[in-house]
Amino acid sequence: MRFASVVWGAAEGRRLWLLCVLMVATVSPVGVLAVVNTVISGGAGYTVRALDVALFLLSTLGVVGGQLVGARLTVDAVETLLDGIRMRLVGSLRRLEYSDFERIGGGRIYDALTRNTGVISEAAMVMLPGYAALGSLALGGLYTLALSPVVFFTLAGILGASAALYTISQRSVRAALTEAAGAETAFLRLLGHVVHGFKETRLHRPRGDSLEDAHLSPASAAHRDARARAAARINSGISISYGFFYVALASIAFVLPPFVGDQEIIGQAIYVAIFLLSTVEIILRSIPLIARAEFALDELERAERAVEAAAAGAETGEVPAAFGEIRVRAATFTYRDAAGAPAFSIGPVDLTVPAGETLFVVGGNGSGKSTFLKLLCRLYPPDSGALELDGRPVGPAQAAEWRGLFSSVFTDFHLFDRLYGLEDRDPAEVNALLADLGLGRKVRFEDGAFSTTDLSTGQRKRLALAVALLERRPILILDEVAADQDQEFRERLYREILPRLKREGRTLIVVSHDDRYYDCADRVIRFADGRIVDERRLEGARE
Ligand SMILES: Nc1ncnc2c1ncn2[C@@H]1O[C@H](COP(=O)(O)OP(=O)(O)OP(=O)(O)O)[C@@H](O)[C@H]1O
Repeated sequence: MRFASVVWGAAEGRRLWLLCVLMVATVSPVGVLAVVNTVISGGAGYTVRALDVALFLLSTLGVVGGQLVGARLTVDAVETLLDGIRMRLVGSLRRLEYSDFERIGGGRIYDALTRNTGVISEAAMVMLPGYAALGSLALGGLYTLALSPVVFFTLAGILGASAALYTISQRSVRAALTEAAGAETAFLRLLGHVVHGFKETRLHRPRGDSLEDAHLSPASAAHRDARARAAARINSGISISYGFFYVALASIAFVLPPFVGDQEIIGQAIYVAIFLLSTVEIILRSIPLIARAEFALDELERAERAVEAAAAGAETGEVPAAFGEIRVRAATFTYRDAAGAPAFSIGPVDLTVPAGETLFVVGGNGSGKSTFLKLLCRLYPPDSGALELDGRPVGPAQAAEWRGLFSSVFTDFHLFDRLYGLEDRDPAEVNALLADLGLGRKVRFEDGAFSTTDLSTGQRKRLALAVALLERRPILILDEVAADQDQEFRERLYREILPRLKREGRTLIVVSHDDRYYDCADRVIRFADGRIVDERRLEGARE
């Protein structure tokens, strides 16, 4: 019923149509039944009337039309519902703090969307025929009552017992579906290793064999068994109901004749029972799909709730055209594991960066440089302490304004194929910048998109740098951008490009392991164990 009420909710504006089609789809099969039974009961001498033919044709039209229009209406309603869920999820997702996004897991949201929407769409096709069949079953029951109360009460008793047993058998279905979903997630995680670790397994056969034989194969088998168990539980209910139906047929044919006393009525009752069997079959076939869809709806709603609960309110705020200084005051941030236990911590960090400064951030692997930069641009909100813009504390309400100061190329940057949000950039300017960064012969900017993003690691970083520069924001964060560059470009980056950006007034915050270029900075701060342990002022960037 939950799926039906959700679809009903989504069918706003078309509910009257839905009701009309449901009525037509419910009544029409009973119309066919009535006409055929009239002809049967007329015996050998019965002359088929024009009214019989007209009623039969009308009812058939109702059955076929009800199916077609009903499916269209429910599919439209369900797809509108899914569109709403998808866009709400994306909207909430975009309001998450980055730390919450990492905690919830982008992969989980992606999985929830891709896995469940298909199941829900599939159920939309069978929902209206299922409910119409339920209505036809009830009308068929009334028809039986008119035919013979004895047959009616026998059928009602047997079908009632069948429905009760079916309900009991389906109680464990939800648990089986949950188990199957868990097994699927475990399998998909391992499949991710096969896909993303293709090079590594192709080069190192024992690794691939171990992954396949010791992990993937058992996970696939567990997935297979869990799905088979869920299907078996669903099917056991269907089989029980079929069994009961044949008991009903046998009762009418072999047990009831002495009680009814009219073999003609028994013949009609058998025909009615076979008709009812066809409606029960439609109901039984639609129930598992609707049960799966309700389960999928629950999963989607859980994902939506998790994201919505963590999502911040809508952020507004104008990006300031200029600023004097940004300050980090006694700020701390701690990564937490899935159970909420603290892992690596940053801070307390105190740092003031005046506009126009070139600041190098250095330190060993895992010392916290990247984490600090994410804290600095407030991708991670500080657990304690504060961020200040020209002496003004930056709270959640000013977060968008603060983040609007920064462009970045992080080590785990994502390369977009288009200049999303920068559609007004002059293509000539973009292509000139690509040429300046040594990408002129490899990538063209045409029709608002880059001609390719299939690039080497160093080239991908240069393209990410180009996009960051096109954002024209006052502060540029570069996290080991020089790391994968050839010596010639590295030299240009430190000696020519960074100084040029500084002259243009940009504030540059650069993570670097290139100690021979530290003299390009105004100041170098060193991180160890999440804290600033050393600070050196230099004479500033030179060309
Ligand atoms: N998303 C995360 N969740 C939990 N812990 C993390 C996460 N990202 C980084 N860490 C941990 O935080 C610590 C600091 O990592 P960070 O990336 O800031 O170091 P880094 O100084 O930039 O290192 P590198 O020079 O190797 O890039 C590491 O111990 C790392 O394991």
